[in-house]
This record gives sequence, C-alpha cells and structure tokens, in this order.
Amino acid sequence: MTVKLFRNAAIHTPVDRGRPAAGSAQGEIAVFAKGTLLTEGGRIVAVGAEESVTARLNRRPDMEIDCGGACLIPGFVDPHTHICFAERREREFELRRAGTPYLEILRQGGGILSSVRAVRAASEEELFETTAENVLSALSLGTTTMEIKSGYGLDTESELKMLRVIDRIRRETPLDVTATFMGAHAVPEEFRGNADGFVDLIVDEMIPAVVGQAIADSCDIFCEEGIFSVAQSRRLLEAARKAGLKLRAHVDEVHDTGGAALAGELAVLSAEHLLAANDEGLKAMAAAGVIADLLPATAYSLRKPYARARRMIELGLPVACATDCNPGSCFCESMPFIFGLAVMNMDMTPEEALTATTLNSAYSAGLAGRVGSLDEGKSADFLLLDAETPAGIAYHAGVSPVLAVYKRGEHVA
Ligand SMILES: N=CN[C@@H](CCC(=O)O)C(=O)O
Ligand SMILES: [Zn+2]
Repeated sequence: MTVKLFRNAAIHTPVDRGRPAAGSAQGEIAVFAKGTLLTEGGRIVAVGAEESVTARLNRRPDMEIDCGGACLIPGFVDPHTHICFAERREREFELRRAGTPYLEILRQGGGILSSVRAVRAASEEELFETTAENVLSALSLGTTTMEIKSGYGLDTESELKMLRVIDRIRRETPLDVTATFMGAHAVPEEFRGNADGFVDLIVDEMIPAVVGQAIADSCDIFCEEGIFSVAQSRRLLEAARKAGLKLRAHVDEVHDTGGAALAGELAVLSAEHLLAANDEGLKAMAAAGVIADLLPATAYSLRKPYARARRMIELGLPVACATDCNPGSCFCESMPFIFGLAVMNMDMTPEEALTATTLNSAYSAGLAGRVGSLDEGKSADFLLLDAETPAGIAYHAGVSPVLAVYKRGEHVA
C-alpha cells in the first residue's frame, strides 16, 4: 500500500471524540503549526508535529509532499443537498428577488413542482450528467463527502430513478455519498388537496420500494405550513424508522409549526433549516441529541433572518452547516461560501464553523466513522488552502480558497 508523507502544513482539525461536538466542544480544534500527515493506502496513519509523525514510519514513504506551509483541513462534508435535479429555475429567482414569496411560487404550481416536471421528463442519463456537473463543481470547492436527497420525482418510479442516479454519483465520482429518500418534499399535482392520501402512498408503496432496493440510508420530509403538517410528518417518519431508515426533517424553515419539537420527540438524526424554530423546540432537540443542520445560504437566498446558531450552541445542540444546494431556494454548492456565512452572518467562530462543516456534518451524514476529521484510521480526505488559518476562508470573500483537494490520499482536484 502506498505510503505518503505530507509535511510542512498548518494543520487544523476537529478531534473526533465519538460523538458530534456540542457546546464549547464545537470550538475545540487541534492545531499543528508545522504539521505533518502520514497516510497509507488512502487512510490516515498519523497526524501532528513532524517528529512525532515521522517516528511512526517503518519504511521510506513512497511519496513526500511539501505543502509549502499551506493551511490543511479535513475535506468538507456537505450533509444536506438537493443537488440531483434536471433544470435550473433562474426565472423564479427573479420573481423572488422582486418580492414573490418562495412558498407562493410553489402554491402556484412552480418551485419544487417545476423541478418535479423537469425530473420526470429527463432521462436517467440526462439527470446523471446535470447532477455530476454540479457535484464535481462542489468537489473542486472542497466537498469530499455529500448527502444527496431525492424528492423531485414524487412518484415511485421517478423517486427510484433519482436514487439510482445518486447511487451512480457515489460509484462514479471520487466523493463519498449518502442518499436520502425525500418522497415527502411536496404534494404533487395529482394529489393536490390530498396530502394525507399522498402520505399513504409514500408509506404503503414508496418506502417499501426504496428499502427493498437498499438504495437510501435516510428519509426526510418538508414539514411546513401548507406542505406536510406535524401530524403527517410524525406518521411518515415513524413508518420510515420502522422500515429501517434514519430520519431527518426540514422543520421551521419559513413558519414556526412546532417542527423542532417534533424532531426532538422523534430523536431524528438531524433537523434542517430551523430559521423560525422556537426555544422549546430547540431544547427538545438538545435533550434528544439531534444535530442542527443550518443552511445559511438559503437564508441569504430567501433573504430571511439567519438561524440562531449562537443560541443553539449555548443550548448544547451540535451544529452542522450545509449548502442545501438546490435549483430553487438556494443554488449554491460552495462550502467555502457556507463557512463564510456561518462566521460573518451567524456569528460562529472560525473554529466552530470548521467543526460544523467537517466533523458535525460527517455525523449528520452518518459517515463520521470514516470522514470528517483527521483522526487515525479515517479516510485521508483533506484540503490545502490559500490561507494561514481556516479563518482565511471567511476573510478572503468571493474566491475559492482551495488550492488542492485530496480524497483517500489522492489528489482529485
Ligand atoms: N424547503 C424545501 N426544500 C428545499 C428547496 C427545494 C426547492 O426549492 O427546490 C430546501 O431545503 O430549501
Ligand atoms: Zn433542503
């Protein structure tokens, strides 16, 4: 197995203590000013000061790489995307910019429903090509692991088509990918006015089909006024759990419907958005160990107040950050941009933002056993940055800070 020694790097990484980092631990980062990373067969063998790492060598490395003093951090883990879509919705952006509310566009048959029409009409190959293009753009910006949701099919066949495309992204790109089934993303035209009937279809037909093909790890739902109620969300998530899927839920994105409290009650793996979540709901989530997946580029794009990250950290919630990349509410595949928004607009420290975009997001993706930090035994996924410290990602705005992307020890972008 190939042994590689990466020396002369300013290494910054969260340390995995076997659970998502919450409270003050969210800001605890290991720093090795003149650090060295030793990998073998794409896995991390040792990280730290040069002498301590080279002491672990039992033979000459096959490759020695001088990182030139660059800042080295774990590869970004993006734990929330809708990046599998067929067409952009740039015209809607103009409508929203001019004042039409996001949910109003959906109510009029656009929004998510326009993406559903495009995905149903696209061939599997076309959908793969569009998705791969955006995923590879994310990779070049430092995302080495990604969660991808279905949810623009909304019938059994089209949802399975999306999940097959996501599976192909996992097999044919360098990224680690986890798939989430989101048949409950919106109520499709053919069920307009009958959300309960659509939930029946998901429970009775879609979930068994998805689980039967072992093609998704989690199940998600859009719990929101006019989409799926708390009661419908509870019913669907309980059925998904029974079928063996991990649970996620989009809650309190636009309105406070009590979604955060439901996330706590069901102890889901992660609750998404939380822009309008109330304190009681957040406390229920903290008590149940739910990860708060914050999506600041969506607040930016919808021009809403940002999620209350400081309050969440204070309440002991592990905070992760994601792009939410989708063609509607937030067309952004850039984790450096997310990092910048977390620091500048959610008042997180650069150390907290680093944990949120690597370790905690790996827990949210369900993949912390192998990615998310530079701990021994994990995949050698890391970035070299044009910065002295991770703070430089927020400092140098509007450009990519990523000089090089390594996945499993290989230079991939
Ligand atoms: N809010 C629900 N789903 C996505 C948006 C999807 C879309 O508009 O296409 C989100 O998380 O923001
Ligand atoms: Zn989303």
